Amino acid sequence: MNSFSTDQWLIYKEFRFEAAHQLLHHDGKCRRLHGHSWVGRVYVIGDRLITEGPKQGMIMDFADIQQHLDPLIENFLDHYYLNESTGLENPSCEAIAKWIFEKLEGAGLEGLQAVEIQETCTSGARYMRIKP
Ligand SMILES: Nc1nc2c(c(=O)[nH]1)N=C([C@H](O)[C@H](O)COP(=O)(O)OP(=O)(O)OP(=O)(O)O)CN2
Ligand SMILES: [Zn+2]
Repeated sequence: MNSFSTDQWLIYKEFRFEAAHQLLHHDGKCRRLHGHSWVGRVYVIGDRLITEGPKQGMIMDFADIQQHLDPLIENFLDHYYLNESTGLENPSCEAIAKWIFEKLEGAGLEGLQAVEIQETCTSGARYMRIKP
């Protein structure tokens, strides 16, 4: 490492939920009510490792990310109709990724970098904030 570079770690925690949605503006099958086994990932960035205690060697304990996710999964995501539970008029995976990001941001999750949502085995979206 030279004086122009700095350490950086990007960690992630994966989560899963089963839920239904429909994209009412869609011109194909996604307009119909249907469900997915959704897979998500929350990405957290950090530039220093904790040096003492039980979280030594980590930028953040994966369990701390999970703690932020648990109420969202329990109260809005798992086995819900996402059009209703999230209040999103058109819950595409782009919209759901942003919705989860904003909830985690509002709950004060430090270092939050991105939220990724996979809707099927072959499709998904990642939301992140690009600072100008
Ligand atoms: N950009 C987006 N496109 C689509 C979304 C979305 O959220 N963002 N959502 C859908 C549907 O909800 C659909 O359930 C998923 O689409 P798709 O990947 O086309 O699903 P398939 O099972 O048909 O995928 P194959 O791998 O092609 O069988 C549509 N588009
Ligand atoms: Zn879908």
